[in-house]
Amino acid sequence: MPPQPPAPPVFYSFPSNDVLVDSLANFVVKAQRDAVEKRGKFTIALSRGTLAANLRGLVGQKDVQWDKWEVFFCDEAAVPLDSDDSNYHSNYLSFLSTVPIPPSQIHTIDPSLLDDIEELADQYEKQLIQHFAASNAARYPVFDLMLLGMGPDGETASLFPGHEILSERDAWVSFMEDAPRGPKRRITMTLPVFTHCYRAVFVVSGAEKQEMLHSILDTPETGLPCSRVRPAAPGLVFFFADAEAASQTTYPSTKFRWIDNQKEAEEAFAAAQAKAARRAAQEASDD
Ligand SMILES: O=C(O)[C@H](O)[C@@H](O)[C@H](O)[C@H](O)COP(=O)(O)O
Repeated sequence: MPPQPPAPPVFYSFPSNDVLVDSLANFVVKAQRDAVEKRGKFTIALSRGTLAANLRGLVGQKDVQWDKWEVFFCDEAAVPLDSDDSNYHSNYLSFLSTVPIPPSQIHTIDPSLLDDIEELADQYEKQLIQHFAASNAARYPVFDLMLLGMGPDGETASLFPGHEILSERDAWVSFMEDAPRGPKRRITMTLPVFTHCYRAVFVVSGAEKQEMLHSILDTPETGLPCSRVRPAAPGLVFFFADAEAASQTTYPSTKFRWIDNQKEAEEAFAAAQAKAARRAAQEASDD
C-alpha cells in the first residue's frame, strides 16, 4: 500500500490568550492520557519562547501524571543551563519549576560539552537513542507530543529557512554555529524527528505573528520550516492561535475538540472548509 499522505493541519483559533491557555492544557492532558494508556509514559519536547508561559493552564491540574513525563528540548543554545538564552531555562522559569516532574526525567544537554558543539549534539542524540531504544523508534524517535513556536522568519526550533540543516535526514540531532538570530551556536532536533511524532502542536500568539501564520497555513508550498512540519501517518499537526495571530489567515478553523486520528482531522478540515464556503456565500448574497 502506498504511504498515506499527511493529514491537513488542524487549526484552532481562540478569542483570547486565556481561552488558548485552558484549551492547550486540556489538549496536553488528553495527549498524556492517551500516551500513558498506550505506551506507559508521556514523551514530550518543548521549545523556547512564549510557549512555556502558555503552558500555565497545566499547573494544579488534577489528572496529570507528572511521574510519567519524559521531557526533552526541541533545540538548545550552546549556553549554560541558567542562561537567558537556554531553552531549558526559559521553560524551567515559567513551567517546569512549578510542576512535580522528577528531575531525572527532564533531559537537558550536558553543559560540560559546551565548547564542542558536535559532541554536544551527539550526546543529546545518544540520550534520545537511549530513551527510545526500548520503545517505538525504528528509523526516528516518535514523540508523543512536540510543542513548537513559530519564529519571525517561519522557523521552528532552530530550523531556519534556507539553512542546510533542513536537509539533514540521518541525524536525530544536528548542530550549527551560524544561527541567523540569537545565539549562533545551537543544537536542534532535525526535521524528520518533527515529521515522525504522534502530535506536533504550534502555539502562536500576538499580532506580530499575523502575516507569518497566514503564509505558513495558506501558502505552505513556499516551504518555510513551520509549513514542513507535516507528521507522516498516523501523526497529526495542530495550530493553536489567539485571535490576534489568526486575523490574516483564511485557513478554515475548527471548533476546539480532541481529534484523535487522521480520519477525524480530515473530517474536521472538510467540515471547516464547507462552513467557511457557506459563510462566504451568505456574505456575497447579503451584499
Ligand atoms: O530560538 C530562537 O531564536 C527563538 O526562540 C525562536 O525561534 C522562537 O522559538 C520563536 O521566535 C517563537 O517564539 P515566541 O513564541 O516567543 O514568539
